[in-house]
Amino acid sequence: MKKIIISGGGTGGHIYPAVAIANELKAIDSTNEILFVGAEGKMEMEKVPKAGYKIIGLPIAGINRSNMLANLGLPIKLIKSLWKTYRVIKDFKPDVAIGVGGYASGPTLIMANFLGVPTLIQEQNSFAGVTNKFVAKKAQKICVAYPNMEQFFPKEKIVMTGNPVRKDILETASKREQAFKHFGLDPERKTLLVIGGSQGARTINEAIFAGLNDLISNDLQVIWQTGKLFIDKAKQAVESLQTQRVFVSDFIYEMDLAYAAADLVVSRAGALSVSELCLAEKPSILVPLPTAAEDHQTQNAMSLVNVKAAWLVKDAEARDILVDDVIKLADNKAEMQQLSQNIKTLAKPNAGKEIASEVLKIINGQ
Ligand SMILES: CC(=O)N[C@H]1[C@@H](OP(=O)(O)OP(=O)(O)OC[C@H]2O[C@@H](n3ccc(=O)[nH]c3=O)[C@H](O)[C@@H]2O)O[C@H](CO)[C@@H](O)[C@@H]1O
Repeated sequence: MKKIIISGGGTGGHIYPAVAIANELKAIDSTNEILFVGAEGKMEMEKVPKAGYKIIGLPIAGINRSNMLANLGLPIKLIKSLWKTYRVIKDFKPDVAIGVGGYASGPTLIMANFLGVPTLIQEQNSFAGVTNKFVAKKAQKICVAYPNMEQFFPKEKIVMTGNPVRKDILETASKREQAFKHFGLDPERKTLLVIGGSQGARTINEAIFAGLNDLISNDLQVIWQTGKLFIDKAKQAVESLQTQRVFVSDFIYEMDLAYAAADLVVSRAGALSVSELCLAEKPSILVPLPTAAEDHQTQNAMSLVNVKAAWLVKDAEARDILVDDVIKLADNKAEMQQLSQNIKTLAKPNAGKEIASEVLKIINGQ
């Protein structure tokens, strides 16, 4: 039995790789004990317990770049968080601490280093996050998903594993029937899945909102994930069309079923969404979030587009052309097959297992 802390979060793109690593460590030995450390009030405090793990919240927050005065309380929050992680590590006595990026992994990994607990970092993106860069110097291993990460991290610590994806998403092909039942949709009709990352995407939502009628009149049905801010408007649109052909939800917990039902996908280009689309082998139109740090979502998307494994629609053009492109792609069977074939070559189904094995090597002093 080993004891492992996994820390970080803030968005689904940090939380779900963390859950995938936890699941792998449990699959290797069900007596392994996993404790998550997140940030109070953040998404992980709700999603991690739903995935079956215990989580402790730190009173930490990020730097507010638009209102510097709001940062006055930060040093106190950091000190309180460090003190809390000190207590957590002393009580739980982990063999290793894993950081997946996001506010909470900073104090947790700093304290782990201070108390002599070895650490591993998992970086999801082609551009390293601030927290991960900071805690990388003392980490034993850094598991990455993109090439050329030596520009951010010490070369000798980097292991190229890909992003760990939850097990249920690794196998979707056999779940089609169950998926259509779950979403109340017609298994005979072409299905578009619209996902805006873990928080929903405004531009994608507005484009779908304006084009919903066109999609339906072109014989498509839609699974539409909106995020919390757009759900009421989306529900009203669906009601006013009086259609049974749209399933709408602010968040989808059963992403395996959503991928299983989908013939094609519209998505942001967050790192985990991209990794999952590769595994699910879905023809996709990506709309990268242009304000992501260093425009990393465009880089994520281009790694697919460059090998003809996905289409890209720029955020600024999405309101005008996204729905037309969806209809065009849905009508082009040969292109859908080609995209599906190309995207699957980029999948990394063993990432979770490889990261879990790196974790165990660290614990065993290898
Ligand atoms: C706005 C922002 O900062 N986005 C970043 C965030 O994206 P974001 O949190 O949107 O993350 P990703 O697109 O990488 O992953 C989303 C994750 O949430 C899951 N999911 C999503 C919607 C849903 O209804 N249900 C569900 O379970 C997906 O299956 C996936 O596992 O983290 C990513 C990984 O660090 C980055 O690449 C993104 O740039």
